Amino acid sequence: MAQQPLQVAVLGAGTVGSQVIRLLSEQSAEFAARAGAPLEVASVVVRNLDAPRDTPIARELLTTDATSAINSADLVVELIGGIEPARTFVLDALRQGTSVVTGNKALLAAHGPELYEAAAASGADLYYEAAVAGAIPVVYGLRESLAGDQISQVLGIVNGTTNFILDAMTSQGLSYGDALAIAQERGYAEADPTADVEGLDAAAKCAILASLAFHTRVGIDDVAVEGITAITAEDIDEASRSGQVVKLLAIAERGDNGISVRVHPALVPQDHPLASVDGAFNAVVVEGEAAGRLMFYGQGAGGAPTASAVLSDVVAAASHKVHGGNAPRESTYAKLPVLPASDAVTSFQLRLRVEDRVGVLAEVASLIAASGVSIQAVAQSQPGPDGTCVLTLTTHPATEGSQQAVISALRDSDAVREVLSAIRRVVA
Ligand SMILES: NC(=O)c1ccc[n+]([C@@H]2O[C@H](COP(=O)([O-])OP(=O)(O)OC[C@H]3O[C@@H](n4cnc5c(N)ncnc54)[C@H](O)[C@@H]3O)[C@@H](O)[C@H]2O)c1
Ligand SMILES: N[C@@H](CCO)C(=O)O
Ligand code: NA
Repeated sequence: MAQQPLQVAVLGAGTVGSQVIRLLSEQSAEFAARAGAPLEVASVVVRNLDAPRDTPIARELLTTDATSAINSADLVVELIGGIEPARTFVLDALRQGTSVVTGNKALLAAHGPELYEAAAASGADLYYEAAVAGAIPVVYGLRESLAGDQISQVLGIVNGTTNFILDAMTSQGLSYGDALAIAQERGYAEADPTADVEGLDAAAKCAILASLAFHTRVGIDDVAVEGITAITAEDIDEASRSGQVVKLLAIAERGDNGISVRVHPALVPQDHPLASVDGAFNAVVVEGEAAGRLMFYGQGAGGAPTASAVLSDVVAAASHKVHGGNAPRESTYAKLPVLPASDAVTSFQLRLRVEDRVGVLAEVASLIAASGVSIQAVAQSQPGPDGTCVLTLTTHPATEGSQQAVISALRDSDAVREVLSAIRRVVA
């Protein structure tokens, strides 16, 4: 007997939701074959029935009544974003045993355990491939493909908007504001783009990646975050001059005493695999004890690429409804401590404006040594007409706490007129 169609409720018909609806309708035969049953969009929950949409949606599918849509669905796709009402809608579905596919990293990074517990209690699936690095199957990669390995580090460019901005400032000389406006127009940015530029979107993704990689609950509040708003065009030019590029990185590392999770801009050498990740592309490098280094690369934002990830989850959840089976449950057995930000091991490139006089270099060097940090390299510019020159120093890896002590001491020192920039760098 032919399988009854599965009724899909899509919550939110914005950049991603509208592409999910378009692809489900254009490729309905493929989806039916892959899932084992036809997938029917039964309702599309919107805020405003008359708002203009990227994709035409049959008027009779549109509703503002989320509760009825959820109660009558076999599968719920949440693409509203933000915490409330998304959290309530997702929990309502999961508590009824209805599987949920979401792209909402903010929700997962703030309330993941609660959602996982609701899914486990009712036997529903919770899928969220689109929440991290758009189209790139990195959630599947960590949760399933690498479930047999010990991960030591995850290093990624996981925010398309900031990568697009930094790249456009570097390669096209665009201003920060113009580059952000283009990223918003193209549908890369969050509804409130401060989440992108302040690093919070990347931090949510970092928390999700760290939880999966280290089998430990890691939430957004565990992530030390610094966005790209302090990065100047001069920082970008200086980086190019020294054979580097500035990238916003999400870093999750396992050390002897726990894990370090952080997001910050970093100087990446031009020959590093992450340096050539341009535009809204994302990439995640994973170090596995047995697998060695893996790199996941692809489109990290945008309606259609993100819809691809959502739909892969829809097929998996639908196939479980038809054939049985479940998504992986939350894995938190390792319970590793999350280290304070000051215990992370970092390395900096510092640019200092100093007076061009005898003994300045020695003063700066001894001040740095006093904080227990050692200098790896130093270069001095030609003195300017004002009698100052610029010292560019790189420090050897040391704890973030010691590096910050160095920066404070330099700011307070009479030998240093100004700390022009202090940017962390990727060492290996
Ligand atoms: N755009 C991307 O590139 C991308 C990539 C990966 C993940 N995501 C995630 O996918 C989700 C959706 O992102 P988007 O870019 O499509 O956002 P969007 O702002 O374009 O769309 C969200 C839609 O939800 C609607 N909405 C808000 N509150 C609602 C409510 N209470 N009921 C019904 N509809 C409501 C809004 O009107 C809007 O149309 C977010 O969680 C986002 O973080 C987006
Ligand atoms: N705003 C996000 C969308 C993808 O999650 C980004 O720019 O990467
Ligand atoms: Na993904």
